[in-house]
Amino acid sequence: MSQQLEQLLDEAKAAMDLAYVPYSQFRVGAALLHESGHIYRGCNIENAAYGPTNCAERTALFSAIADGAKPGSFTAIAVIGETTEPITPCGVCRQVLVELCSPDMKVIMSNLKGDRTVMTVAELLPGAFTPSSLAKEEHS
Ligand SMILES: O=c1ccn([C@H]2C[C@H](O)[C@@H](CO)O2)c(=O)[nH]1
Ligand SMILES: [Zn+2]
Repeated sequence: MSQQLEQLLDEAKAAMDLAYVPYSQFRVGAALLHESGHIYRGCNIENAAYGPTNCAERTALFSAIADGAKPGSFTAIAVIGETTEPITPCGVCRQVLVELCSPDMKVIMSNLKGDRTVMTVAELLPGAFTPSSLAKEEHS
């Protein structure tokens, strides 16, 4: 794996330490690489009402957009958790990845043992409902 991707994994690991997880105690970190070289970190942020919990992946993506980064301007995202197999993004995060990242963007999934899996955004959510799905058919 390239040195840049190794650095991205290190950033994701650092983000993991900032997770707010009083309910699950399950820490997740993410690091999103912008085409400028800037890295946006994200951690999971839980809530007493459970439903409002934000995953690490979405925290990184929303932080980037809120900072002015444009959809489709990202090179890769690394995600890390204390899982047996490399952690894999939940369905909600996959949908958000499809919305804000290019289909061929790399998603690097990892765990604390150093296992890695790399897939593209499109591979993680085949047949996704996308912004173009909203285009209406012409009716006569
Ligand atoms: O890819 C994942 C999977 C789970 N979580 C979070 C949500 C919740 O806080 C905790 C347990 O599901 O882990 C993430 O942040 N990313
Ligand atoms: Zn998620």
